Amino acid sequence: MDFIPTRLPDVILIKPQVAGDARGYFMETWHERKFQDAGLDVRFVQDNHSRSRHGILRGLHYQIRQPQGKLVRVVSGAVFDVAVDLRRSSPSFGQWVGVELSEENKHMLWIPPGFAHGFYVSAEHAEFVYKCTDFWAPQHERTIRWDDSELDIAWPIPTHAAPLLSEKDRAGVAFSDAELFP
Ligand SMILES: Cc1cn([C@H]2C[C@H](O)[C@@H](COP(=O)(O)OP(=O)(O)O[C@H]3O[C@@H](C)C(=O)[C@@H](O)[C@H]3O)O2)c(=O)[nH]c1=O
Repeated sequence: MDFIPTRLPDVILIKPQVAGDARGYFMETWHERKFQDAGLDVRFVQDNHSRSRHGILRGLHYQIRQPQGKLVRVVSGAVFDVAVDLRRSSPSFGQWVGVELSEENKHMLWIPPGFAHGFYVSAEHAEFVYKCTDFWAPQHERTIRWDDSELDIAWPIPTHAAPLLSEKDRAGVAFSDAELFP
């Protein structure tokens, strides 16, 4: 496994070693000791799996209490995955990073607690799988608008094509009005 810091250094791109053979392939997707050796001493308590059609955008989500660190990947299709640093004390506060996660590249992204997370389905569909360091706590869930002008995220969405959102995500708040972390 290669652990590669992104332009937000606490957000880590992980490239697994894929062992291909005549049967197909094998790869490790979580290995506690290898993550610890890379400085990521994390404990996961919940796994999630969602499927979305092309053009769906989920996010930007976070929990203001019980914040979740997330290890995310795509097992079918492709997404543009985005993390936003919501920690006021961080040098990268208010900045975002986006990476392509796909069935083909098999990349994973580590998004620490204190970040908002979202993704846009760029392929015909996406099956999105992730591990979380804390439990879902609906009362603490918050959503920031995906198209917040201050964040200015460069989503790879064709001009004039509005992404498909949940009702909750359509009601997302501006970054400037959002509850943030110290
Ligand atoms: C997040 C979550 C949702 N649910 C339920 C609530 C609802 O009925 C249904 C769909 O919930 P949502 O609309 O919130 O699902 P979704 O929009 O996919 O929410 C997810 O988005 C991505 C970007 C994240 O980062 C995740 O942490 C999570 O917030 O699933 C759970 O049972 N457990 C969970 O952990």
